[in-house]
Parts: sequence; C-alpha cells; structure tokens
Amino acid sequence: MIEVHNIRKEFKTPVVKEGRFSGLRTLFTREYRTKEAVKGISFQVQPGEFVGYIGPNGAGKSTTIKMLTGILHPTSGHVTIRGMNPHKERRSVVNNLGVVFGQRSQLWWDLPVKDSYDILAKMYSVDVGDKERRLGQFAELLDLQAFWETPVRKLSLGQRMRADLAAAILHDPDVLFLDEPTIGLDVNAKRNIRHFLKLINEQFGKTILLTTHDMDDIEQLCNRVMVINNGELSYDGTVNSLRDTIGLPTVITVTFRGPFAIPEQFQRQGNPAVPIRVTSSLDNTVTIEVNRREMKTLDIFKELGRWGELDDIDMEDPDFEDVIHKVY
Ligand SMILES: Nc1ncnc2c1ncn2[C@@H]1O[C@H](COP(=O)(O)OP(=O)(O)OP(=O)(O)O)[C@@H](O)[C@H]1O
Repeated sequence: MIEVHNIRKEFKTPVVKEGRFSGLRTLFTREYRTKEAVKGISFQVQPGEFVGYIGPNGAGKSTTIKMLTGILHPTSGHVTIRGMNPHKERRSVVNNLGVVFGQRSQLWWDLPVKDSYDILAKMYSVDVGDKERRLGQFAELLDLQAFWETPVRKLSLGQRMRADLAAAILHDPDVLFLDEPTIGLDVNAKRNIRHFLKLINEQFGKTILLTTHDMDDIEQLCNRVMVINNGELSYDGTVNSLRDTIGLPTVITVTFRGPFAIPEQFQRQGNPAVPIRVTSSLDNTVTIEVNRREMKTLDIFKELGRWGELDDIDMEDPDFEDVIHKVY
C-alpha cells in the first residue's frame, strides 16, 4: 500500500549574517546551510494497518508525511502509494488519500459545516447519492447534526476535529494520514475521536498513519509504531516489543499468606547476576522489579512461590510514556 525506499530530505536555508544591515545582507547572501531533516528512511505499510509515527519535536515526522502526500519531493529515494508516485501523480494519489492536520482545518472558516462538504464533494467528484449516504453515516458516528449549520469558526476544537475527520474521508480514500488529531482535546473528545478511528480502521479497512505526541493514542490505536529520531528510524515494531526492547522493569507486588523468606541472593541490591530486584518488604508484602525480557512470567511466579505461599500478585508494566522518554 505505502512503500518508502531510503528517502532523504535536505533543506537549504540562507545563513543569517550578523551585525548592521544584517537583514539586507542576508537577502543577498549566497551562503546556505544544509539541514538533513530525513536521513534515509525505509518502510512499508500494508493495507489495513494502523501505524503510529512518533518522535520528538523536529525529528522529521512532518517532513516525512509531506513527502508521502507529495507536498515535498525527496532529495533522494522514492515513495509510492498504491504503486503511484505522490509527487508526479498527485491527483490520482490524492483521490485515494485523506489527510487531517490537527493544528489547522481544511474546512471553509466562514461557511456552515455542511457547505464545506458540498464543496469537497464537488472537488473530489463524489456523486450526490454517495455524499448523502456517507454524510448520513458520519453524522451519526461523529454526532455532526448538532453543528451542521454552524460556521466552522464557531465550532469547539472537538467539534472541528470531528467535522475535519468527516471531510477527510468524504471521498472514501483507502489511506489516511492523521497529524495530531487529538491535540488540545479533553478526555471525552479524545475518546470519541479514538473510537471513530478504531472503527474506520477495523470495520471500513482504512489504512492509517498517525502522528501524535499523545502516547495513549498510540497504545489504544496502533498495532505498530515507528519512532523517528533526528531524521532516522530508530524503531519499527509493536508497542509491546518496544517496551521489551527498552527494558524498563515491571513492578510486581506480592502478598504472602504466611511466613516467607527472601533468598539471600535477592536481598543484595544491584546484583547484576540476578534478574529480580527486591525494592521493598513490609509485613507480608514484597515489591520486586524484574525485566520481563530477562525472565519469563511463569519463571517469576515459580521463583516467588519458593519464597512462601502466595496470596496475591499485582503486576504493573512500565508506563508507555516512560518507555518513550527512554527512546527519545
Ligand atoms: N522548510 C524547511 N526549511 C528548513 N528547515 C526545515 C523546513 N521544514 C522542516 N525543517 C527542519 O527539519 C527538521 C525536521 O522538521 P519536522 O517539521 O519534519 O519535524 P517534526 O518531527 O514534524 O517536529 P514537530 O513534532 O515539532 O512537529 C527540523 O529541524 C526543522 O527545523
């Protein structure tokens, strides 16, 4: 569906001169600084995948998305979407592509929401029957009726995002690029948007590439995550194996039914030969940290069973937000 082969993007920016008349001298300068925003990225996205594309500010996410949508041309390497080049065959590619930028709307600011859909349907040659049918469906799923007649500029952020999502899929594209679709939304509005995205991915089979700084978006929606760092892909795989790769410990709290004894080798702090680290022991409750990459869950339970009779076990996997901080 989406094929990306070793794409690079260089930006050339004029070097700003210092001192008097610097603005004027910069205007006539011939000196440029080259910034390599994307440094040779390759990946493929299969039909129906929901992929998160994450990375710190300035990592190169937007630049990648712009190359995928054909807005920017790669300095080298190439991109195809359903076998087409998004730069050279822009019209055909765009017909099969929906894009949502959380920070700005593609709707007409002063027009009622419904008028924007009329314009978009004409632009994409969506026939009236299809338009009415799809809008009927989206109006229900995204609860658009409440602000159907309202000018876009008067919508709340959550309403605007719902209206924008409907606009992006009005022409029924197979592929969606979503750039921060939950930015600035409250918990409820985020939940609604995520619910809709999950539905169109799972039931309508849309292929989605999602850029976000919200790790809950990634955890709740994406079966795969790609991390870009300083222009390079530093990870491409499942959310769970990212957790394992980073190796933050799982915290396990064990309650013993009666007397228990922690073997001597586990009592020594920072013993690298032992995968289990006891962090506290109070009454009949012991808290340990263990890296699940180093020890299987069943083996952990077996080991704890040797210490005493188990009453209860509570496991807390590392927070995804913490995992991501480690990757960045
Ligand atoms: N048109 C441009 N001219 C010069 N440099 C640019 C241009 N666009 C982006 N850059 C630079 O390329 C790098 C990558 O920017 P990009 O916008 O792709 O990052 P990003 O990962 O989307 O960041 P954010 O999360 O902040 O949106 C940054 O250093 C940025 O300053």
